Amino acid sequence: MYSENTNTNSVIVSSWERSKTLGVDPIKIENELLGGAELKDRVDQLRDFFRASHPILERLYSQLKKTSFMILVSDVDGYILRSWGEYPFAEKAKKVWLDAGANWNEHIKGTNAIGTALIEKKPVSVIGKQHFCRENHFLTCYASPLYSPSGKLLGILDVSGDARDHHIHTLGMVTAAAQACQSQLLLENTQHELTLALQETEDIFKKMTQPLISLDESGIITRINQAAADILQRPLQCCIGQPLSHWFHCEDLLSPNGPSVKKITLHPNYKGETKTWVAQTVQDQRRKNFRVLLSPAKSRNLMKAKQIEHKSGWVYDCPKVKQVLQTVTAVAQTEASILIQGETGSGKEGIAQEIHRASGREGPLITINCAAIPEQLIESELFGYEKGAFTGAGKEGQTGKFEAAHGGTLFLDEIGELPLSSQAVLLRVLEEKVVTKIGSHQPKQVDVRIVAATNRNLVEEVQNKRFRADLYYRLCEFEIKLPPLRERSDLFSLADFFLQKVAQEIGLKEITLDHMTKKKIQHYHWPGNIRELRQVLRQAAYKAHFIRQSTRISVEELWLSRDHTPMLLLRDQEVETIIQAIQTADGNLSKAAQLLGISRTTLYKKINQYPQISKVREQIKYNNVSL
Ligand SMILES: Nc1ncnc2c1ncn2[C@@H]1O[C@H](COP(=O)(O)OP(=O)(O)OP(=O)(O)O)[C@@H](O)[C@H]1O
Repeated sequence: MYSENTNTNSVIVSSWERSKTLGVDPIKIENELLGGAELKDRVDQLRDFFRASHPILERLYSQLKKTSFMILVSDVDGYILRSWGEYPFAEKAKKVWLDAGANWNEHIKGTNAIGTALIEKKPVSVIGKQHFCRENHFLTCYASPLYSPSGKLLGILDVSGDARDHHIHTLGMVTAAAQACQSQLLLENTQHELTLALQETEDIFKKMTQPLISLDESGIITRINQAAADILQRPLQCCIGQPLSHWFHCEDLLSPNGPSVKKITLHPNYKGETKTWVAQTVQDQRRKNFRVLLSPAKSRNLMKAKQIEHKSGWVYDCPKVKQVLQTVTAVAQTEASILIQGETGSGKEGIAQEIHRASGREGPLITINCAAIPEQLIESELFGYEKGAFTGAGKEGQTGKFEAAHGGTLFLDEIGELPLSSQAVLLRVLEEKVVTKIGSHQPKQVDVRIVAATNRNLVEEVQNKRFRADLYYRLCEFEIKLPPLRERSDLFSLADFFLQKVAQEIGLKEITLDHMTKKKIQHYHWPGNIRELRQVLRQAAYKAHFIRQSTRISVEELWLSRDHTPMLLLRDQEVETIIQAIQTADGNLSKAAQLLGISRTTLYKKINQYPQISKVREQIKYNNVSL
């Protein structure tokens, strides 16, 4: 805020010098006055300002009404456009042309608050004899510049009164009022722009071919475009005000803590078909309004599967595994030997391939399955042999795995199965990094990166003296723990991926899982991990296609080990069966109870017990009424 001190004498002194230079006569002023039309034009140019500042100027005037002060607004050229004042001071002021239409620029009136503030572009007070012209010495004037929201000087807000009533705080009050006028003008402009922007958004919203729905926090549709209304199969206006849950299971979608991208499923349309859409939600900062973008799930799923398929053809769409891969990429650049621990079928070999790829080593990745090498052959396997080195040796001799992996990576799979005697042989070569073929006397230096994998707990194996501690430490310079499938979040990404592969094999566009099958897959423990998932889905897809001629796998086709199927499926099964019966009976509960072989009362009890069932029933009722 401006303080009185800022209006130093130097402002007045320079103004006086300007006034003299401009040739202003202090005794006889040549006033410049505007005619009615010209004045009206200038007032029109500040129309927005006067409209916005009207309440502020009114308030200011109500404070000054009973005093000997008046309010004036000039434009940027110094013409007074409006004045508010009362008899007797207003009459006195008129005599010196302190009134609408007169020009108070310095070149006309010499030093005065309006003219000087226009030059100085800051608040100015001119008191009594500080005025350059003698006839104005009875005045005390306080002026503050007015700026547009873009920073353009619009004019001056001035408060003038009798010099005897000069008060040190008046300039501060005028400055504050001028700032309030500017803020109000900015606010009005912003509101105007916002309205335009909203209108523009509305037009774009309507014309967008991408289905778009806006929801309030309780899931009620507040806006919808034509593309989305087409999906909901209702006229656009009929969708507004309806809960989106009429069409979609969308509880998760509206959860404020849920992820921003959600897959939502259209309620079954009672012809046995379920339409799936991917919904991308955008929430406002207060998480109260949601905008939902819909796209067909099928194409998006394919896209997603492609995105998550790693270069090597492995699927990783789980934060835990991504973390492992990030670590792998960093460690792969070093020389450290890596031990991958994970349950059987959890994808250890894939990780070994990733390590090799990320290491940038130019040599090959050679795999040894340690469980498959008989104790007696370990040396020939690792070091190779010269021709005729021993009875049974091949005629051509053989290159050992270490030599073959020179410049690359040696992957020792199932290292936990390696017999103790073989462990000693392996340790030696790892320490010396030199191999000598059996039957040869020429040692060869090898440059090999070691990656080992096991599904055993090697620490326990060491404690139980089944694995050499020194070999363990040599192999485990860095340890990677791969999560089992049941702890991964990409179960369905993997399932989609395997199903796509089988579909391609069989020559189908797609193979999908029905609702119950998905539930069963989700609750199963997957002791055989990804390998088991792939096998189970392949078998099920074959059965669905070749026995039932269906592209949708049903729960009967899914053969899982009973020991690992949890009991909680029983409840799901009951819900699913009741829903199916209600759907088949098209919402007629007597018919549904008959189909289920239970009484209507029992069915009602079940409906009250399980909210999922009542929701489906509501949906059927709604559809039957509105179709
Ligand atoms: N991320 C993945 N993406 C796609 N397929 C995978 C993935 N991980 C594993 N698989 C599949 O699962 C099978 C088992 O994986 P892998 O052989 O790497 O497991 P493992 O942990 O080495 O098993 P084991 O301990 O029995 O040697 C592979 O043949 C592969 O087809």
